[in-house]
Amino acid sequence: MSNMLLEAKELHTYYGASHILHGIDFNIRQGEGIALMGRNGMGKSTLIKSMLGIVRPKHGRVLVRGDDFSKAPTYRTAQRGIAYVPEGRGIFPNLSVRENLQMSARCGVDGQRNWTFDRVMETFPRLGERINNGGWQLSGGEQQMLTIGRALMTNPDLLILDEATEGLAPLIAMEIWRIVKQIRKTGIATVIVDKNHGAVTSICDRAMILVKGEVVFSGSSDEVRANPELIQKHLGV
Ligand SMILES: Nc1ncnc2c1ncn2[C@@H]1O[C@H](COP(=O)(O)OP(=O)(O)OP(=O)(O)O)[C@@H](O)[C@H]1O
Repeated sequence: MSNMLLEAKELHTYYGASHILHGIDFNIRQGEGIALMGRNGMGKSTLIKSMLGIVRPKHGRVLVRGDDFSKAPTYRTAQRGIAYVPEGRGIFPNLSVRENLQMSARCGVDGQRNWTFDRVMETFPRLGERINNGGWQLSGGEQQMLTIGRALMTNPDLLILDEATEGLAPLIAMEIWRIVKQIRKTGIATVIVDKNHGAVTSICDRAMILVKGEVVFSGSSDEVRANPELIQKHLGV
């Protein structure tokens, strides 16, 4: 059986008359890590949203575990083991940390329950200290930890992190990377968008660079790291 989790073929996505994605192919298999890279506005979030059914591509196909999901509602991709941590995060501010985590609990696609409340607590000791605080009382970094913790409570096979450390202080960002590395080691496939090229390419085995809604590079993270010109040309500020 193929271990392909998520595939996109020839995706074209528009916002009104603006043509944003120009025929993008993407795929990720069980256990892989992909750094999705590119400057602001190049289409990274739109690609993610197009694959999850949050935005509907005009052309192209999306397959989840080999099944056609091109027209499937977003909640079905979640049921098939794909967890999404959107840019800007998404916790319930009026619920406590505990409630935020508990309400997301569910078993994975094959019934596995690797990620329990206790395991999330072990992974994010800082959340443990805040367990009865309301979501609104958390710092930006703690909110991001809670969002990732909630995603893990769904026992996903694929975790998609958009702007994983955006707006976070360097020390907190380092803590997030430590946790993401730990998650990668457990074999969960991961797609990561972040401006810190060094961090994402060290955590992910593959990298993909978008420029104006087209793939200009797809290869190993090592290739990206060994090629400062590629970084300067497509990712430099
Ligand atoms: N809801 C929307 N309506 C219209 N245009 C949009 C919308 N969302 C994004 N865009 C435009 O689509 C293009 C791609 O945006 P997208 O957010 O996918 O880029 P990105 O690579 O994720 O960058 P960023 O890190 O800035 O989010 C940009 O030109 C952006 O202005």
